[in-house]
Amino acid sequence: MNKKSVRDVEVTGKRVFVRVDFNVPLEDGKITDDTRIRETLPTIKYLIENGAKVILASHMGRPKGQFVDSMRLTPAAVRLGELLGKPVVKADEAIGDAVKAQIAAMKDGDVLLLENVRFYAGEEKNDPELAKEFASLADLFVNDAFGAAHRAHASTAGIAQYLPAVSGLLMEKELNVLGKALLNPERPFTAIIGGSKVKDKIDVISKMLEIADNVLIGGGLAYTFFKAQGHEIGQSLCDNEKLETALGFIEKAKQLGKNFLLPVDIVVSDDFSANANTKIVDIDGIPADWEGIDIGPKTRELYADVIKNSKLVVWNGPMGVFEIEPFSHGTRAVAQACADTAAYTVIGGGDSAAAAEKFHLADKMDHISTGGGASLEFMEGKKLPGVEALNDK
Ligand SMILES: Nc1ncnc2c1ncn2[C@@H]1O[C@H](COP(=O)(O)OP(=O)(O)O)[C@@H](O)[C@H]1O
Ligand SMILES: O=C(OP(=O)(O)O)[C@H](O)COP(=O)(O)O
Repeated sequence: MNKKSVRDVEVTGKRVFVRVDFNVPLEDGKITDDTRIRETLPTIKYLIENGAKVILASHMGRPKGQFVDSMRLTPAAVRLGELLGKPVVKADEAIGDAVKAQIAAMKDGDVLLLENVRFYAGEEKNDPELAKEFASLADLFVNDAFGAAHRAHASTAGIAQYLPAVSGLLMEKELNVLGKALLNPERPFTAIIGGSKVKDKIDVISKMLEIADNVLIGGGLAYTFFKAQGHEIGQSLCDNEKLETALGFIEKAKQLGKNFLLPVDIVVSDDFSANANTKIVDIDGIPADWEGIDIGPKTRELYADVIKNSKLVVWNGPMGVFEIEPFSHGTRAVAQACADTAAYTVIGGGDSAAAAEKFHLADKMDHISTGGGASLEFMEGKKLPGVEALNDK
């Protein structure tokens, strides 16, 4: 990475504004997955051990510029305190005199978590005034929020105009792992792309056709390809505006000599619920009033085989509606194959990471990204504003 990291600058005695992504899932005010908090511990501990005053900032949810009690960062502060084994003071705001007074009272090694930065309308607008307010709290900006690096917001990008700006250790790890995988991949390199919407995955499919050897398609996006090929897809998900694009990908794969695989059999169901009737059909056997909901057993085997014979696997998006148990077998099989293969496995955040967790296979993967949208944009080859804003080495 050509950006400076927190290790490249002096931090002792400094007030350090650290942008993290503590946008963790909550149920009834309880954190159900604290991965994003745990993954920032190396940066926070590094700063504590080196005598910095650690001022953490994050967003939570999409409060749209309003103070929303259910999106306060209090549960994250409590959890971080438990993980660090030391008190984490939680501010009620992210800017203003009260926050300044709390910072003035900090000793070296203390940790303060500011309130949700999206409670301020200027955050998502990347308002320079808000960015200046954030900058006025600190001497140094550290961006460790890889999950929000694709957002050009006041606390992820704008603030870097007004302070020395470096990456945190999680940001550095994510960029190094994903960058190395994509720029100099070990081969055979297999990309697995699932999820629901073709439109959201066009750029990544296109990019993967260029750089991967095998591209495996699953999930709801497969049906747009089937329809484009003239198959009956019943009630399955389809993006009718992307039929030409889908055919174009099949053609592009042929021209580039890439192994582009679509499911050969699928699980169809007559209802979107756990009690639905299901059956397994070949792709030309979808009944008009049923919908495709998961990849079938032959496809699971075929995909597992390709994964087994790869050296690098990058996976983004579930193979079926894995949230509902009877439709989770395809996603489970791919997760299991990723766990078993000797290949280096990278999970591109979001739902695929949730699936790996759900099947208790997360610790068998080589890298699970903390960013869903961010890792997708990175894999598409887009520049991430939260990274671009940092100081070059
Ligand atoms: N065959 C399918 N039909 C409908 N939804 C599906 C199907 N396969 C997967 N999904 C859904 O796709 C969602 C995940 O999509 P995701 O990877 O987050 O990205 P996107 O929706 O942008 O493609 C999951 O909630 C899953 O239930
Ligand atoms: O959870 C996040 O996105 P992700 O689910 O795509 O990883 C990030 O915290 C970014 O949040 P946002 O999509 O509201 O900007």
